[in-house]
Amino acid sequence: SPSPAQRAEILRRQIDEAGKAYYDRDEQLIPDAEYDRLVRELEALEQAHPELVNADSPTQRVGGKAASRFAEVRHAVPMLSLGNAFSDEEVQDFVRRISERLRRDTVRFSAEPKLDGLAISLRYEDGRFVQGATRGDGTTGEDVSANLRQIKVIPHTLQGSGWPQVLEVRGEVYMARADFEAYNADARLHEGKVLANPRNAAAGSLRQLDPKMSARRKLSFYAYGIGEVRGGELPPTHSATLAQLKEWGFPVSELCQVVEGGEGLLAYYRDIAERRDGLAFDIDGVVYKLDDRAGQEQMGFVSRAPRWAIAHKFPAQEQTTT
Ligand SMILES: NC(=O)n1nc(-c2ccco2)nc1N
Repeated sequence: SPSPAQRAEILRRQIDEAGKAYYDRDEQLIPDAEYDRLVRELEALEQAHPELVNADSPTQRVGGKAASRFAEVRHAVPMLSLGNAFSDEEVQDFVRRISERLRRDTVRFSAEPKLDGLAISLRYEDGRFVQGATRGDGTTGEDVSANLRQIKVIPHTLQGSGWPQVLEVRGEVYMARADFEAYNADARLHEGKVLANPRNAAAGSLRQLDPKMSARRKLSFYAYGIGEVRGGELPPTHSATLAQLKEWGFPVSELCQVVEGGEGLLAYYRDIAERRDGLAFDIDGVVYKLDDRAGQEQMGFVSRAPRWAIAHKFPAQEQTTT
């Protein structure tokens, strides 16, 4: 059997070859889980035999070298947690509180699917992506910019024109079901780690310390809100803001819809509940947001959750074992 040095040399060559094919030619010579396994085997080998480590080992690559942890990012505008409604009555109460306080007979909402992924904040300055962070505790998150740059649907520069000097976009990073199934099928084949659900897969991928490893897991993103905005105006309603984000190049779910009153909300909830199993991604409910921003400001927040938005969750689903 080959000596540790020979084994390390074989591993290095395989990893470098697969890495080059992937980054230079966007060619996947070996599946993700296999690549991860090779890197982990080489790291273990180098740990056991430090004399084997040399500058050009893929585990030593600058940038690619696994950092120890992520830098912290303070959110200038806290990333909200949502209050929950579990019944139609609670939804009606939510609407009633708003129509009474705003003295409006009819209230319009932005109704949206509640993606079950990872909330993140993307910061753009002069139309260029400068930083991305996880939600963390809502006030302080982790800087995962390098990993977010690998997600193809997240724009590095904004399209169109008229964006504010500073624009923070909030949204959900998720792994589509098909990509999740493919990842697990491959993990089983190569004794990789089988993941429990797409949400864990997305979280695990985004928190990969090595951007090269994170890049190998197919993640996606939907924008659903705004954080800090400086040096520019956004439209007066949430729905118009989503439309504007779409023009600037952000993916926005086609399922987002403006509806009126409690009836509109509940009809939307039932419609999405029916379509849920056929969606390309996991959702765990829908989100209702008062559409006009002036009204949102009047309603304010209860502790950390807004009075102007709630999530309406679906009953827990027995998780199919993958
Ligand atoms: N997870 C998700 O899809 N979300 N989350 C919000 C949200 C969270 C706080 C304010 O808005 N909106 C949508 N569509």
